[in-house]
Amino acid sequence: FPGFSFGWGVGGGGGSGSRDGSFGGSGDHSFGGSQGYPGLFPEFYSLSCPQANDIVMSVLESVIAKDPRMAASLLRLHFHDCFVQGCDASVLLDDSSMFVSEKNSGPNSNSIRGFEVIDEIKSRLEEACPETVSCADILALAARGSTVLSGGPNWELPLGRRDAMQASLSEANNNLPPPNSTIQNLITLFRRQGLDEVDLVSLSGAHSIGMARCTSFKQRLYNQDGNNQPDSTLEVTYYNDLKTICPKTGGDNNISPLDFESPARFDNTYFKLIMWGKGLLTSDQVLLTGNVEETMFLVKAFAEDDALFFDQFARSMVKMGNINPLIGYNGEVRKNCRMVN
Ligand code: HEM
Ligand SMILES: [Ca+2]
Repeated sequence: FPGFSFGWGVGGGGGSGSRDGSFGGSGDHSFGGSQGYPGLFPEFYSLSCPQANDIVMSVLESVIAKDPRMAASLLRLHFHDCFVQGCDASVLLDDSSMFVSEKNSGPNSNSIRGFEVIDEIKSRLEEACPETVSCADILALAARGSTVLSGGPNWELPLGRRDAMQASLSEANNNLPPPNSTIQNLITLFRRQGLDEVDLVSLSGAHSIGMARCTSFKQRLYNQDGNNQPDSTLEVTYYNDLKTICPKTGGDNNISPLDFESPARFDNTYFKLIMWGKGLLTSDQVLLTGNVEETMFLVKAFAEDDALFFDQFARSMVKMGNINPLIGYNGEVRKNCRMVN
């Protein structure tokens, strides 16, 4: 694979870097952290709350056994947190007199789920280790645990994020990619977060699990380019199936799997489906059809090699999890993830 190194995934994430200058900026240097992330490190709770991950996993196990889709919803929650103000649990805040919640933004409204599960994890952690484990770290732990419990990769997870004192509705509306994005649009939105094309394609592989509403892909079925025609890159039998789930009028909240072959199993089928013209969202299919050689190449590589996908997904998740964290004395550890202390 000339010109490609899948090792690039580690290091350098974080957009504008850490908000606490005391650790000396961003980049690939190792300051007391591991994997080149200043400030965050996997052992962060090993003295103050060694059982933190076990508590998260025990809640996830029972919740996901009852509702397998919840794994997908929790994975997405971490993404929607990190792309808005960084991984600071801003997405969990309810409306207050000080700010408007991110929950009613376009990408989140009627769509994002899992808040009750985070509440349950938080209350168990408050019993075991009061005022110790941040909501932002709970989101990162829940995203990793959900991936593992769905059959995906495991990874060493840097911890020590603190929680924001405010939310940003406007960033939620502007930074989270819409489902009908062009490839250029996706690349731009990921770059804004310090993520590259390799991260874009591997992280899109999260769509190996979970569901999307009809409203998120309807345009492809009936009027992709303003000429009342379907998206020509959509495979025809799949197109016909989708029309039964998503009629021309109504049914906007009907849901369809992002990976209909294995909607609850984290695997590389998502990429194989894209190869067959069966990506559900425009943003999925354009990774192959968007005429960007790098992303095209990566879709093929991940479709052919699940181990390569797993390895890169883990690296890119660590990188995404490092976007602009609050560390040191910045932010706080919330007692209730829905409100500032
Ligand atoms: C590349 C740009 C992306 C776009 C345009 C996008 C868009 C979407 C949309 C529109 C949905 C369905 C929402 C609905 O209809 O209710 C969705 C679901 C989902 N997304 Fe993404 N997404 C992107 C990247 C990511 C990333 C980076 C992750 C995580 C690492 C992720 C994880 C998920 C998951 C797991 C679901 C299913 C959630 C559930 O079933 O509750 N997505 N995404
Ligand atoms: Ca956030």
